Amino acid sequence: MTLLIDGKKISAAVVEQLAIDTKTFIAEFGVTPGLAVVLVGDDPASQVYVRNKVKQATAAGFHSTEHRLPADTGQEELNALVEQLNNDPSVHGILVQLPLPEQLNEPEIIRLIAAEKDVDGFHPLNVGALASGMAELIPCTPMGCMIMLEKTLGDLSGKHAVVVGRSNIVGKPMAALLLQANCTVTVVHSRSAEIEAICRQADILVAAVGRPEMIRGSWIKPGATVIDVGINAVEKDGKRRLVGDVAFGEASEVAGAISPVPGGVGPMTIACLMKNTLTAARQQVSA
Ligand SMILES: NC(=O)C1=CN([C@@H]2O[C@H](COP(=O)(O)OP(=O)(O)OC[C@H]3O[C@@H](n4cnc5c(N)ncnc54)[C@H](OP(=O)(O)O)[C@@H]3O)[C@@H](O)[C@H]2O)C=CC1
Ligand SMILES: Nc1nc(=O)c2c([nH]1)NC[C@@H]1CN(c3ccc(C(=O)N[C@@H](CCC(=O)O)C(=O)O)cc3)C=[N+]21
Ligand SMILES: [Mg+2]
Repeated sequence: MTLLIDGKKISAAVVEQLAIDTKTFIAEFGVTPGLAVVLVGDDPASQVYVRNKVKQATAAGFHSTEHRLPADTGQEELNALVEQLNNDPSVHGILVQLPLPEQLNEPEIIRLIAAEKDVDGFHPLNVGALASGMAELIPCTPMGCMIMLEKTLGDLSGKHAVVVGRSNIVGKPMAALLLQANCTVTVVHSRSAEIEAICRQADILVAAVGRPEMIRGSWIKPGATVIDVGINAVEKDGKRRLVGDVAFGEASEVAGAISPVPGGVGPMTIACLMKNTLTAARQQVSA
């Protein structure tokens, strides 16, 4: 029997607890946690995420604002908005939706966000803290994957975890968290040899590639736990639908447990963004 790792359900429990913690926080400090989401351009997928984020922020009891800028926004203008949010005491968390249009310098923006308001955990100070096990703000998607893994497996010590993908957003911080949880960690990417054979050795397989259904059933060790981070929009029978980086049908015949797309990592990411917003607000009121 294969276990379905239900991200929708697990994330609902996380948000429910968070709403309780937020109430306590507001009662104690008289401050409502504030989240600002910045979206440059009108990428339809990003609009979906931003909508979900604003909805969940409201459910958690936060104050949330959405800042939409046109696709041809210049660096100066975006910098000015980020600085304004950095200086706004009602804003505790800032998320700039990535990727940015190509005229904008992404590293410059990530550095400009105040590290204590960086609820994505992408600022170099937060990346360094994560690498040395001192992180407060942990990237949302990998944090969500860890919650799912711990809920499914309990202690992860000694397990061989294979992460497919090495982006700053998912693959690298995922590997850091798995290592911290005492896994033996292998990271593979587009230049790796023997990816299939390496995947087949995984007790835990995390797919963050951005290639629809790349990971086949035959790549999975029987009984393994599979976390599918991929969000890929594909056309099927003239309809747009979302698929992951794992061929779900085949994989679920081999895996011991597997997360679906949609309804897996996506909702967990948003729940963890809310967790980070409360963490950031806590840090700022006690600073
Ligand atoms: N559910 C959620 O909340 C989130 C989902 N996502 C989704 O996760 C997926 C990955 O996102 P992200 O990490 O940002 O993507 P990136 O494109 O930044 O990184 C993809 C990684 O996969 C590697 N890769 C690409 N092709 C292959 C291949 N054929 N074999 C092995 N490795 C390969 C790349 O290698 P190299 O480094 O060598 O180029 C790179 O490291 C996407 O589908 C994205 O939409 C992302 C963020 C959040
Ligand atoms: N600075 C920044 N931080 C991010 O965390 C970030 C980002 N930029 N850019 C884009 C990616 C992608 N991402 C998702 C969030 C939620 C869902 C999500 O809610 N998915 C639902 C359904 C979505 C749908 O129906 O389209 C699900 O999988 O069930 C998906 C993807 C966050 N990202
Ligand atoms: Mg994130």
